[in-house]
Amino acid sequence: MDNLQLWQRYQDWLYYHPGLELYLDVSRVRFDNAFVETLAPKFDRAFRALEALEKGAIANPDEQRMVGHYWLRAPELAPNDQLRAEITEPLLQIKDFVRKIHAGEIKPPDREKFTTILSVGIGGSALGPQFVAEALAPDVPPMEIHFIDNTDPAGIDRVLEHLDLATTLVIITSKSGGTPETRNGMLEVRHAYEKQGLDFPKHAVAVTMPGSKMDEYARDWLTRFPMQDWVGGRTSELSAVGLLPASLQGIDIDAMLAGAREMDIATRVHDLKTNPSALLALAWYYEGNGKGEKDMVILPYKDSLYLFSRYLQQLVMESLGKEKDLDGNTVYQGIAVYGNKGSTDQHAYVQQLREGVPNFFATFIEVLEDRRGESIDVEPGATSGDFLSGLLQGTRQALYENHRDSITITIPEVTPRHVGALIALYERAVSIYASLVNINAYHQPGVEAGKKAAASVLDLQRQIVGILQESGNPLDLNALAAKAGASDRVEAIYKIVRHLDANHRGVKVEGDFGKPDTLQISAR
Ligand SMILES: O=P(O)(O)OC[C@H]1O[C@](O)(CO)[C@@H](O)[C@@H]1O
Repeated sequence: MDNLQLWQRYQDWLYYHPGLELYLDVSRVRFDNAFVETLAPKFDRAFRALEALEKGAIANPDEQRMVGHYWLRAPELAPNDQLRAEITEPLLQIKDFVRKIHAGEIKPPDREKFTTILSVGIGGSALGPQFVAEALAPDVPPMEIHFIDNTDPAGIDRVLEHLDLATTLVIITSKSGGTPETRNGMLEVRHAYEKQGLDFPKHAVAVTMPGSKMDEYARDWLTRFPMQDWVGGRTSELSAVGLLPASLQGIDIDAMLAGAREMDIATRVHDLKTNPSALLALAWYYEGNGKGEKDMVILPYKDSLYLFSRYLQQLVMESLGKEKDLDGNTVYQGIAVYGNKGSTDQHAYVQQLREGVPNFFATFIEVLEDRRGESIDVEPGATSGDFLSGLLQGTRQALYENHRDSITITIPEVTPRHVGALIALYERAVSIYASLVNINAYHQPGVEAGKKAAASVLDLQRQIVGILQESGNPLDLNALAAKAGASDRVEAIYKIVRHLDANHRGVKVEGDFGKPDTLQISAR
């Protein structure tokens, strides 16, 4: 196609949301009308499935759960009064709590006010709050936020080092209330408080499902915010998980909810061409041949949106990365997502995108407003923002010319309303795409395998330490494995003792480390 034909295609396929002033351009994805027609029955089925989901169908059959994240911004659509109350009451609780924290009515024992937030959580209990903090926190927020999102001791220390714990409010977020990384983070933070003689429960709040282990554990904390059973971690940004920290940072959560609500209305439309999430799902399906054959590269040309790709990574990959379809067939579905920000990535990996393996499609996120206030000319007639805009257009064109497709989403500015809308746009696109390829987007059975394997390594570690403590003599790896009744797990035992030795944990490993067979292991 020449430039004028492309311009016509742009206009033919342009989606524009007048309220949000949001554009979605799929013109640089090379599907044709015949392809779109072949997918029409699948889209009809997807639209009907989503309607049923919003009415309260068990859309997550494995877990026998309803899927209600769309109700969070339209409680009137929830199927009954109890579910509606599960949305409206926590929202009121959050607003009341935040007002009291900001006013110093709820305060730490020995200080006037809480000034800082420490959020402990992982996956869906961290990525949304991190993305939103980066995108929307005011330059001078009422409270600054920090995150612990791993069980890495050095990472935890690095975060704690910078905090005045006496004025820090700790939010522990875990839907299940049983995620080990979050539990560990909480225990580490609690220990740090105790070391300073501070009363941890008077600094802590929990966001978790009522009745979870965490819910029980946090009984004597400042308060607990409920997470709904029918909201998955990766779609929980607009529940207490995201709204509590956002509101504490002075971000307008009503505007976030309003933006998502507006987008939900647009993405409920049963018409492919006028439903932006359906257009996204169409583009994903076309690019990956309905099998995820191409990766999704997310390139926001705005620094404040750079965590959007990390957020989407979980939303898309945990939802779509599935071995089985809904009929039990082995399908190995998924779409790999990565990205950072433009034009920074132009000086990192765009070389490969332009000329290397053509195994991806790009999504440009464009923000029309460069900055609040005036810009200087960095060259005659050109500002830094003009460069950013030019680089986006240029990269899009250069990729297309080399048969690399792209989608472009344009928003006027990065506001709470637009961030809410972007979240809702992708949540629905994931729902629609999952339906097109007939998978359950709302469970994550694959994550369990790694968790179980980790638990079994820790059991083995306890056993090995016991054997070493009892044995008077050093043992080699095979003897140690035989004593543990785990002769087929020598490699796991080798890694356990090497780690314990490196951390001076009562185990000594001696010998030639390049030849594991020579190693002698003893209790220190
Ligand atoms: O909020 P939780 O229950 O601690 O879970 C954290 C994350 O762990 C997962 O369950 C994966 O293990 C994600 O789906 C979830 O967002």
